[in-house]
Amino acid sequence: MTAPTHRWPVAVLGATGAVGQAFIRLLEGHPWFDLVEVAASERSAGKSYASATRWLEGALPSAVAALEVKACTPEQVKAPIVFSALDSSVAGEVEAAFAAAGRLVLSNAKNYRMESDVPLVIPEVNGDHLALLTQQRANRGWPGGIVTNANCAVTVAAMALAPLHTAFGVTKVFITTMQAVSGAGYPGVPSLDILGNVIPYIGDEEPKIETELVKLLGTYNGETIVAAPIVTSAHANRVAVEHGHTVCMSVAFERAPTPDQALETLRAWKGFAAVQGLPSAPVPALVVRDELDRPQARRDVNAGNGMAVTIGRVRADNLFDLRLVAMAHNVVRGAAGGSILNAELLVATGQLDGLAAS
Ligand SMILES: NC(=O)C1=CN([C@@H]2O[C@H](COP(=O)(O)OP(=O)(O)OC[C@H]3O[C@@H](n4cnc5c(N)ncnc54)[C@H](OP(=O)(O)O)[C@@H]3O)[C@@H](O)[C@H]2O)C=CC1
Ligand SMILES: N[C@@H](CC(=O)OP(=O)(O)O)C(=O)O
Repeated sequence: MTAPTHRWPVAVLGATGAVGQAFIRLLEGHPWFDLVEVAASERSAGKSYASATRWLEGALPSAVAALEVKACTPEQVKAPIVFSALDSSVAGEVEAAFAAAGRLVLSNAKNYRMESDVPLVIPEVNGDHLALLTQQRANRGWPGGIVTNANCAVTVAAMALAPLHTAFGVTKVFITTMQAVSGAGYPGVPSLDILGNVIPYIGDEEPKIETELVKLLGTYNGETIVAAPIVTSAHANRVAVEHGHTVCMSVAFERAPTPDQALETLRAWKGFAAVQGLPSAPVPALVVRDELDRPQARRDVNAGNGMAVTIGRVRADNLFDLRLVAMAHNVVRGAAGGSILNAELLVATGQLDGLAAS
């Protein structure tokens, strides 16, 4: 791991929302990045961040409270590294404008994730896919670029499956999610819809889980991503949990491991080597618990500062080969923290060196 020789100025687009606020919390005191600009919709632009935002958790950093919220244009926002927590209704156009203006956009929105020349990256799982940026710049003529992180529920599934796929070859996975209310942003799901309830539908979520998983676990062949040959089936549910998406999986393999072999593989996993030592990388990335009743969102959501995935209940399956449960913080690992780790990996591997000069 190479630490940068200078601190990078960064901006957050969509800074007033649930994910935007998580960026602000996680960037406070960051060793490599200085948060210098915040931006949101025209409703918020021109106000101080403190007055534009209903701050949700902990103390709002005083330096950020005083920042003026800018409009989301590259003319207004000058930082070379731009974290986007924009609503998907606007992310497509806005993120492209920043990439065309020479900025590196780290996006949480769904808009570009499945484009063939856009990296969809969980650093430990497929950090090598960042190399697609070179094709993206050539294809689109962008001096900057867009790197996306995955849907928050599939992030949990992909991190648990990655070591098992490498070792034993996953062929089928049946996934059921229980997704926290914070996944719907702020103010999100009305309390009278969710309290004491489970809602068996999250718009567009199941297709995203199914398609993003095979791109994440796919192989970069020097030109493109070859999707992993895995048959996927997902059921997505909203539950009355504040933070933490829980994912139950039944998995079939080319070479079926015993539960003990799977546990050993999960415990030993470190993931993509260049991630080790990065400021936001949790150690371990996967926390494997032996208790019969873990993981639990309430107890495990902040493992590894919200960046670790907690796994438990690894056991034989009646339908396929193995079943397990994984859980992680949807707003941290599944969104803002994942983006920050992507940015750290890009900086540490020299992939933003040209940007420094722009
Ligand atoms: N919450 C989660 O767990 C996850 C969310 N994501 C994705 O991250 C993104 C942000 O999600 P989340 O924070 O939950 O959503 P929120 O609804 O809480 O926040 C949306 C943000 O987008 C801004 N915005 C809305 N419309 C415009 C516009 N026309 N121009 C500029 N800015 C605009 C809002 O600004 P204003 O306050 O001014 O309206 C706000 O800052 C979404 O794309 C979401 O799908 C991805 C993974 C997980
Ligand atoms: N849909 C997710 C959060 C989210 O915004 O996902 P995506 O970025 O894939 O749209 C949830 O409701 O929990």
